[in-house]
Amino acid sequence: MSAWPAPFHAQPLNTSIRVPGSKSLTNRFIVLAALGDQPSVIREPLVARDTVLMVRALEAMGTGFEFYDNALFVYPGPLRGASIHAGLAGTVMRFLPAVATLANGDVEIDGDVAARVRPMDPVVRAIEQLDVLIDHGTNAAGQATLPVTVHGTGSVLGGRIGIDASASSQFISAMLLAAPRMESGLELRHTAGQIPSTPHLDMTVDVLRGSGIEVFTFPRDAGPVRPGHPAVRWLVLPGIPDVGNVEVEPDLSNAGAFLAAAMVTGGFVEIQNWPRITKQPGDQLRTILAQMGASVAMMAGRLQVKGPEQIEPIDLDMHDVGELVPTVAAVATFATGTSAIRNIGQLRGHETDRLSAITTELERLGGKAWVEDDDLFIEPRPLHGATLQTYEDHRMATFAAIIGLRVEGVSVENIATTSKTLPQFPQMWQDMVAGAAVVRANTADLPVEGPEGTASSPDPAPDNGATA
Ligand SMILES: O=C(O)C1=C[C@@H](OP(=O)(O)O)[C@@H](O)[C@H](O)C1
Ligand SMILES: C=C(OP(=O)(O)O)C(=O)O
Repeated sequence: MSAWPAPFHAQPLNTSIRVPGSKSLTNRFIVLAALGDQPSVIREPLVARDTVLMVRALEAMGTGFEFYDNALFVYPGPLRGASIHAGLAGTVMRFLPAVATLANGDVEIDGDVAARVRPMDPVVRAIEQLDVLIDHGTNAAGQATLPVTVHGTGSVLGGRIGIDASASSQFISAMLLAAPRMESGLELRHTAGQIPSTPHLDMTVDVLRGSGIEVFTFPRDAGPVRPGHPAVRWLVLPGIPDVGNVEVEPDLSNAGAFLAAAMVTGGFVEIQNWPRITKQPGDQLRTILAQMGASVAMMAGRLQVKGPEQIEPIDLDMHDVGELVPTVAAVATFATGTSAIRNIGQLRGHETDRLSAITTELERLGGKAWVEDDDLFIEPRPLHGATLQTYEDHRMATFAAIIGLRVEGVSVENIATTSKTLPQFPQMWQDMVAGAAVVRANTADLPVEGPEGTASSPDPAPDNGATA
């Protein structure tokens, strides 16, 4: 497959974008809907590799699915043994072994070659603590990896377990999502280190509570897990989740690449349907991009970002929002000074070792980036074109596309890897750039004026994203 020529557009872009649903929310709703005892409807779900794999896996395990009118109808059934493929999806490879403890039969789970090096050990050890038999691969360090086979007997007692979730919050989310169907629920303790991506844990707790499940978080008894004050213990009472009829928020991390386009071109990008309140880590882009010099406004449910004339370097701890690092790193490449993105060691266990991938690819462009312990430093330099590698990582593909807007001659090897969470990405990106000469952000249906310097137009905003 030949490399994708990233569109070059150093002039200010001006566009309005609608992004499809959140991967993290879609896959949580699907899991809980499958663990219910009555049908649910998940509206505006993400349809992408990670969520399709989740559907196929649970279908093989006995859940019924129907996709109609941009809604996923879920019909729970008794869970049975199956052989399932997790691709490279962290949510599938971590959540489903926990769900498989509730199945009656052997559930074999494997994934892409790259998935076999992603951390799995804490989920395997948690399942062993529940007295459920599980076979697994083992790496050179003696840690459990994919493939795994969970020997479910149809019921799990539950009780108390401990997990070291310092490599991924998904280990905790996995056990919490399966917990309500354990006979005595689950009390889960985090045992060591700092948990990354705590907004995703908040999201798990929210989705459970929204499905009628009682969850208590400690040290605080209830309420959100606050950055810097994360819960270290959770208690999930037994119950039958009822997802009901829910709508999935747009994926704000995927929106990040488009907001980055405003940053690196000094343009104006708005994202439609930005949720007013959300647990998605992508919401933190509002403050991060403002720190880098953007003008950021919420206007009638649309997030509007006007890129600055000069991008400010940042010094930021992104442990809680690691998913945003490739996007922020791409923007930092064009800052007026060296940026430090700190405390992001967990990125070594993402789709690829993202610390290594970002430094390698920036060097390929003539840039300079380096890692000290768990901190990433980016020193802006004049860059030249190159074919960037993506390592099967959707966010490395979008990282390359963002840089390609400002650097002529960037090509992206395997742009199709964006199908993990946004199959429409290449088309959306091309449309955004092709329409850039047309001023269309301040459209007739936008009730207020946009930021200074953007003219208005009577044309309706284009729908660059998924179907409405
Ligand atoms: O639970 C989730 O939906 C996710 C949790 C985070 O994982 P880590 O805690 O491994 O960073 C995040 O990076 C990932 O994209 C999605
Ligand atoms: C880390 C990510 O994905 P996963 O859910 O596969 O861990 C990501 O999407 O940035």
